Amino acid sequence: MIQTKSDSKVVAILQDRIQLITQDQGAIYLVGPINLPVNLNGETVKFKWYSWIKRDEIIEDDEELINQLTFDNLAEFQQSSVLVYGDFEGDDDALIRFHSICHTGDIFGSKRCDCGYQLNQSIKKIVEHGTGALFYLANHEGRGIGLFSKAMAYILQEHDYDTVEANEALGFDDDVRSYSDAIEVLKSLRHKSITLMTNNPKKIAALKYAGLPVSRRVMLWGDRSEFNEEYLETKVNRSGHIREEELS
Ligand SMILES: Nc1nc2c(ncn2[C@@H]2O[C@H](COP(=O)(O)OP(=O)(O)OP(=O)(O)O)[C@@H](O)[C@H]2O)c(=O)[nH]1
Repeated sequence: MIQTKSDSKVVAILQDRIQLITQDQGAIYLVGPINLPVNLNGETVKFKWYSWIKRDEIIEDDEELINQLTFDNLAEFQQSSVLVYGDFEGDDDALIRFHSICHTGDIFGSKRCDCGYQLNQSIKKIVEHGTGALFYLANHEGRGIGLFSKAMAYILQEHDYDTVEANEALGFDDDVRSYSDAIEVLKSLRHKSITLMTNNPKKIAALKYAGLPVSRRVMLWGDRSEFNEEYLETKVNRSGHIREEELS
């Protein structure tokens, strides 16, 4: 039994911004929208931001959910979020990016991959398009193997393993990411068609399989250099990514 401690004012403020998305087992708790002004290459752009957690149990009472937070140790785990731009519910077409977290590329600007470039470009393209969302998928590090394992995979890559071989040598599949929670969140925010920004056909397949109306895809290649050339080639040759020139 959880001890009640939130005062009614706190619950009243938060409850309109907490959405319960029930699933077969448990639920996703989506909090937002929250105003988020973002510095996009020197310009301030206003987004709406949401974050979510998933629990095995369904907690319908917002006060109980809030009271549980201090017991959850959430900082020890990863939480995903979504940055939304424009009239996301109403506009006919929305540009969507499902971006897998890359600590080295997104935060440090590592050139061993193209992730940092893709993150920045996708936010820019969403704003240019007028409506869209960037899903930042925080439990996807290293295509789902976690940061520590990715560090080991990087060491193996310094010894002639490619990205796929390195994952497999550590006992993982090449790609162990799941998009299902993000798909549920997207469904709760928008019903109309979407354009997906990706070079990965598996992402498109996952979204279509889940019943999302993906009308189009646009490519997101760039930042090729001597440091990531092999990584990008492996994506095409071993992981099934579509090469830049093959995309319309
Ligand atoms: N295991 C592993 N993961 C990596 C490596 N380099 C980058 N990543 C991770 O790869 C993920 C991005 O996946 P990618 O295969 O680059 O691209 P994608 O998301 O499948 O496809 P796009 O939508 O076209 O970007 C991020 O989670 C990165 O942390 C690596 O050498 N090994």
